[in-house]
Amino acid sequence: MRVAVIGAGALGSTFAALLDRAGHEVTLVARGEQLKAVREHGIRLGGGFGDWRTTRLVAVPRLEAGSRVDLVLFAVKAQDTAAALDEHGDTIGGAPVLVIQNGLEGVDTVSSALPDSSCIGALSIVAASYLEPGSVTVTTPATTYIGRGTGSPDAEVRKLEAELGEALKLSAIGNFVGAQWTKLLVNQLNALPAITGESVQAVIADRPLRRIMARSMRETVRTGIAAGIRFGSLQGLGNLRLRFFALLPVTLGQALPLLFALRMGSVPNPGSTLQSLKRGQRTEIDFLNGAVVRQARSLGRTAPVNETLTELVHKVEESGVFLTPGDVGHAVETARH
Ligand SMILES: NC(=O)C1=CN([C@@H]2O[C@H](COP(=O)(O)OP(=O)(O)OC[C@H]3O[C@@H](n4cnc5c(N)ncnc54)[C@H](OP(=O)(O)O)[C@@H]3O)[C@@H](O)[C@H]2O)C=CC1
Ligand SMILES: CC(C)(CO)C(=O)C(=O)O
Repeated sequence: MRVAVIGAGALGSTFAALLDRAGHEVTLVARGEQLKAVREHGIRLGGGFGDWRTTRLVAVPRLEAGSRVDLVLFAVKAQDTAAALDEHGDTIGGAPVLVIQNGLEGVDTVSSALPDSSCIGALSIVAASYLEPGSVTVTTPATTYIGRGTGSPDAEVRKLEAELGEALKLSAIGNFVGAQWTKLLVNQLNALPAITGESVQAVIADRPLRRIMARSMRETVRTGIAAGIRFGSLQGLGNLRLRFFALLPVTLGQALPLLFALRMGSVPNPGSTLQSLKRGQRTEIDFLNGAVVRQARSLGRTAPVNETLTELVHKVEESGVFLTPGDVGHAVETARH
């Protein structure tokens, strides 16, 4: 297949390298130091999906208009979606787009901007780190779930799974909209590493931080329930289990972050939000914990833990200084929302 990848960061570069390894014709849209490094040496993929240096992949600053590709992988962070669509939307030329993005809005935003393209969503459990140009490391090799809407996977989703499922470890799912909420819950893993500068595993090993994470997860599920969401199933975690989790006291609810840490394995995962900070960039937090806050408000409710975590990530974005677990605990306990 001829595949273009827009967004040459952690996941975009990982998928681009995996497609190159599987013999596909890949064009990577990159910029800055990443464009330079990939043009000189290709992408060096390391970690859980094995080692590979791309051989045929081509890096460009922009697709040529009319460069007819079979598929576009769109893998920018949510806060960069509008700008990336402005810059590259006209080069996509109606090709199908796989939108690889966390948060609740990615597929809808891209579909609205590209009415001639058929858009499918992707929720990835892969953890990938991109901390230096030209190189990406997979700290957790896992499945990426694809789908759209609230029904069963349609023929096009199934076809994509058949064509690229092996190379990218894709799995077609039903109730994608509900699964975006389940992923929003999983992404409660991101804020505390971004605030403290520690890996996801280190945060979960710290009991007070783990309890805060369990609270923000429970708040996310309770907000989803209030919004009438039927949570979609990811890695065996679906509607019934999450509704049960929402009823648990934090002492028992802590089992959920512990389960995530166990599945993530022992290679430290900074999470995608901390990686943005380490590269001196703004984060996606308004589309993760911030989305929970907005959803709660629209229902006349509050989500105070998510609100505090969102504020703390913004504080670190502005100051460049990570907080201690004690500071975080104090901020959560004294917040007035
Ligand atoms: N990393 C991970 O392990 C996981 C990430 N995700 C999700 O996947 C999505 C992508 O995340 P991730 O790969 O980590 O993000 P990264 O920040 O690593 O990569 C995004 C890339 O998009 C590029 N980009 C941004 N704007 C533009 C633009 N206008 N034109 C061209 N390129 C642009 C960035 O370039 P530049 O660096 O120059 O700004 C960067 O290379 C996010 O929604 C994230 O939450 C989901 C699961 C796991
Ligand atoms: C799956 C997980 C938590 C991997 O780190 C992720 O989605 C992210 O970092 O954004």
